Amino acid sequence: MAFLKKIFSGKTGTDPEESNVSAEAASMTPAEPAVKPGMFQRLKSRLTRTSSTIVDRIENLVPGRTEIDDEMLDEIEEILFAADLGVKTTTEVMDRVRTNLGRRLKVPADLRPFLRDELLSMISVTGSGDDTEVRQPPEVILIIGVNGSGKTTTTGKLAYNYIKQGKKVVLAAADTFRAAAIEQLQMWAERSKAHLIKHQHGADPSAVAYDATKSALSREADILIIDTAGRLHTKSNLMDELGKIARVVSRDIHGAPHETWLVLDGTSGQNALNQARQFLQTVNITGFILTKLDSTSKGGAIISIIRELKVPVKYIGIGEDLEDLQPFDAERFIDAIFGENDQPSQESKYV
Ligand SMILES: Nc1nc2c(ncn2[C@@H]2O[C@H](COP(=O)(O)OP(=O)(O)OP(=O)(O)O)[C@@H](O)[C@H]2O)c(=O)[nH]1
Repeated sequence: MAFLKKIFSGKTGTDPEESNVSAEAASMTPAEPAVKPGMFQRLKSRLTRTSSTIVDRIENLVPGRTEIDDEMLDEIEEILFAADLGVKTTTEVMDRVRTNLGRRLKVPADLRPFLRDELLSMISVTGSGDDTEVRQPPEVILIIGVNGSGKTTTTGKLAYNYIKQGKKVVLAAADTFRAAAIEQLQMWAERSKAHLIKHQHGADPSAVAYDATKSALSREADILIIDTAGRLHTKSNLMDELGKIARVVSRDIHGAPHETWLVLDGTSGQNALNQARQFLQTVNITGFILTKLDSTSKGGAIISIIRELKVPVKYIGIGEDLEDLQPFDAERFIDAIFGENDQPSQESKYV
């Protein structure tokens, strides 16, 4: 507990919710493989910053030390905190570590496999990944989040993912607020070969949603994805706008929007958790998408998000290319961070 205690007493000068302990790790550049890797290798290579922050630092504790003493416990706590697991989840992991001292944890070398298993068990509790219920098409997915979290990019990548699965996709450019958002989505639609419905900049987003609904029905699309303007949960007019979009689509498509996915910027670490918590108070969110995990050492935040909010993480963004959105799979995620297997045990959707 000493590390967290120091933080709370202000000795490190660090705000626990906005930790920047990992700044040195954040400056590392992930290795770009020379050949296009399989999906798992791609995931692994993109999570190197988080992996360095947790696994490399744990490994560095081991040489020349024969026991897990109090000093080492403090160091472990600091490592977890630097990866942005947050106070609550870090404390919970540390409790598990202490409980297992002398049992599963006899020597420092036991730490890495122990932490791998414990972190995995903490995020395996909720159903996650691409487990969307099968419904009568078109399925309507509303994409929401704060400015710059990656909504438009994610919408484009999602379209690509679904089209690759043989689905017919319509995109609605309902972010009519940001000048470049429509053009940006148009570019993604062209790249992914999705059909785009757009109006002029400044148009009523629910009018775009209305036209997109009609288009999805007449084209017999499987999926309609609606990209919305960045908003804070505190901006009531923007929240009303979301409600209006939802009412418009539900008039013609029963139960729509079937999914409302909150896009969270993974580089904001624990702030993403706080943001998600606040959105959950006003919107019925059915899943999270965590973006930019390739450019952060704070990937541990995903563990506390799943642990504390009990809403599934549907996808993770690991880069800016079409293929850089992967269904979230707890085991693959932990394997990629801990580098346990060069090839994961079940190869279904990741290789
Ligand atoms: N490295 C990386 N960058 C990403 C990822 N996802 C999105 N980005 C980048 O993040 C920036 C913001 O993405 P947008 O998709 O424009 O974000 P937005 O939420 O639509 O933004 P607003 O419309 O302003 O609210 C862009 O430069 C994207 O290329 C990711 O997974 N990895």
